[in-house]
Amino acid sequence: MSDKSPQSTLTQRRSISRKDSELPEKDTAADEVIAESKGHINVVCRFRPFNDKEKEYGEKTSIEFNSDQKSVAVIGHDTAPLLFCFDRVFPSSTLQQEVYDAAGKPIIESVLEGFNGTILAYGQTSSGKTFTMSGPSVDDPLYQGIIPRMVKTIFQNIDEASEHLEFTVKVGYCEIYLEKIRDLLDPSKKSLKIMEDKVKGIFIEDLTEDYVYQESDMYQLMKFGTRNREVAETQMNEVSSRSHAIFMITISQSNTLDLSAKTGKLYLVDLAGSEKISKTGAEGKRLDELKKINRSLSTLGLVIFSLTDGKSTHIPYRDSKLTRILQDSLGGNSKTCLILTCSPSLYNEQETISTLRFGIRAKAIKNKPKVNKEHTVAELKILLAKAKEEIIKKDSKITLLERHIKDIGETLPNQTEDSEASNEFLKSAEYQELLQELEFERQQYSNEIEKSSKYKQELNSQTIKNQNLVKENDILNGKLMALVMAKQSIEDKLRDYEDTIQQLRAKNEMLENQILSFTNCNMQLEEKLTEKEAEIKKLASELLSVKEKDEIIADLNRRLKSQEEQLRVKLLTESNGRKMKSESVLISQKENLAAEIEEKNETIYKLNTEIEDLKRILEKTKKDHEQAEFFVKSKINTLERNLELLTLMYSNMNTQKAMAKMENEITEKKVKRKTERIEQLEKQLTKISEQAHGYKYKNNVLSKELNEMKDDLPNRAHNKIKKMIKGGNTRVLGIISPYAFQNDVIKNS
Ligand SMILES: Nc1ncnc2c1ncn2[C@@H]1O[C@H](COP(=O)(O)OP(=O)(O)OP(=O)(O)O)[C@@H](O)[C@H]1O
Repeated sequence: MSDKSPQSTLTQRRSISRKDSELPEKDTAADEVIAESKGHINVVCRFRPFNDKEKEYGEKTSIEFNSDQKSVAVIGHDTAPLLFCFDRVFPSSTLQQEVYDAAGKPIIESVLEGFNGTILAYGQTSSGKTFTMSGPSVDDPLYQGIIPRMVKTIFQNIDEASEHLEFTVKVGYCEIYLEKIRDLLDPSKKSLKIMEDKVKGIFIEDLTEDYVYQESDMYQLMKFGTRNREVAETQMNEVSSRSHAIFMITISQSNTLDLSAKTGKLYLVDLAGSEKISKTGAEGKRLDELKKINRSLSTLGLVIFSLTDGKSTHIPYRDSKLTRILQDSLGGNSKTCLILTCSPSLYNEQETISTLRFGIRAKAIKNKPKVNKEHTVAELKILLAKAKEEIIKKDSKITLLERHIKDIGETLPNQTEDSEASNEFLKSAEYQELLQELEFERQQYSNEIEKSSKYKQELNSQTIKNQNLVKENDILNGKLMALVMAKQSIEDKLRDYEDTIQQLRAKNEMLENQILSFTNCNMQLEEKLTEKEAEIKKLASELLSVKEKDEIIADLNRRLKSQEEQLRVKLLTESNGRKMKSESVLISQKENLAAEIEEKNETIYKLNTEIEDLKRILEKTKKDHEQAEFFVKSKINTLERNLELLTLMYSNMNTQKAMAKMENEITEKKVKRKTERIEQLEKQLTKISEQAHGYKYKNNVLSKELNEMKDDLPNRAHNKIKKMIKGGNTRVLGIISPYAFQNDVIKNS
């Protein structure tokens, strides 16, 4: 592949004849450049560099470029060489900027003048259509494609435009996938319809169109829409577009001085790649896609053929969605540029030839572009006023001339000539057109008046509703205040209850502690009581032993007495016999016995005193015991009383606590109910406020619209909320998105 000078061109090397070239007869001259003014489609051709696969194939090519930058030859090995001439041919090394300057810039400049414009990228898959139209990245200034560069130009031009020009810029983005139109800015819209009307021409019904006022908005929309595009990996391209993508920009401008308005519509079309089924090996869904793509592309070819063969009376625009949308771009009201994208590789030679042939056909299409200028009512009024002024001037001139003719004694020419002339004027197409236009405007004006009276009525009813809502709002506000206060007092009460509960809890704790200490005390007393009881038991047993001793003493006494008796008896008996003899023994025995008795008596006395002592001790112990018992009993009684009291207090407290808890629960429930009610009322209030805002806004919009309608009827055509972007580098916020308004309402409310 090489760029050559005209001298060394293909005609010399391979003697390419006109016959060899693929140009239709009337356009075969190599130097023929299709003049844009003639309305022909501008056709340019771009070759991309070899890709990795093609490099593997050995970078073989059959393409030769001419240095005139307008022709390219395919030097076939088996066939005769073919020469193709276009408005411009871009070799592989061409920068994005150069493509834009030649193919994109003239179109966008025309759109800014009020023409419709179209750029179509056509070529086999992976030939560089998306690269050319969008570029690998919209943000990369070096590799940006045509669309982002056009966006930049639009806003630059608006900045540089005079201050009396006001612009609005609208963007839509859709794709045609499997013969269905899908909205790429609102993917939920999957099958849109194509409509046609006298004013709008051909358009896609219900397609999302967003107003934008700076480049970044447009880039964001591009990125958002591109993410929603149907792409797939093919054998030729890792990210192949399986749909035709159409990016639409509508630029409207109005002149605040002469009140004129014009609108330019731009279609930027990245077609799906044409592919040979045999080369792709596609199956299933991919095969369906391919068939549909090829069918719509062949309909495009057919439309182009019918437009250029000079014989066809019917152009099959309606045979595919693509050709229907592009009806104006192909043979209609549009300045159109077709960009053919090609691979330089010998491997793709057949596809390249077919693409170039397609371009040659398309070159012959003739369009009828015109500025889409709208006559505003004000403009027509100015024209009418000017015409009336002219008539008055002419009338006074006629009167003067008539008077002069009369003065010089001449007769006045026959009036019929004049009236014939005026009749002729009245019959003239210009006058009829003006009349039609006036009639159309009058019709629109009366429609608008009708609409405006409807709006007025709506406005009035909305104002009344609004007032009612404001009143309702006030009442609700009052109720809300009362509820807030009630809530406050309930909360105060609740706090009091909580304090009381807290106090009761503290008291309860104290009483529980007291009960605990009393219980301890009680236990100690019980222990003491047990000890005392043990002591008493001991004393009682001791007392029992004293009694036993008494019995022993008594027994001893008894035995002593019986012994005395026995002794006396013995003594008496022995006195008779041995009275003398034993008198001394008896005396000693008596003395011994007396001593023994004395001793015994002493012991008895001792025992008796001991018994007495023991009795006293016992008595004392008994008394002590009784006292202790009494003390313990009274203590137990007191404790029992205390315990009873405490139990009573405790149960009272528990009841109080339960009651407080119940009351608390009731209060909490009440508070909850109140809070819910408050929330409900607050929600209602918010809703009412939102409604009030909405009504207020609607009110404002309606009043504004009413005023605008009166002053500027044609500008009412747009159905979205918008703000003009002023020319002259003074543009401010352009368009308020309806979503932004909603957000504002939400925020304000
Ligand atoms: N002029 C170029 N310079 C450098 N790389 C290019 C050029 N044209 C295309 N490419 C590269 O070739 C590959 C295919 O390009 P692209 O996706 O634009 O093709 P396509 O025609 O849109 O394909 P399809 O029809 O399958 O969507 C991409 O990787 C792209 O970066």
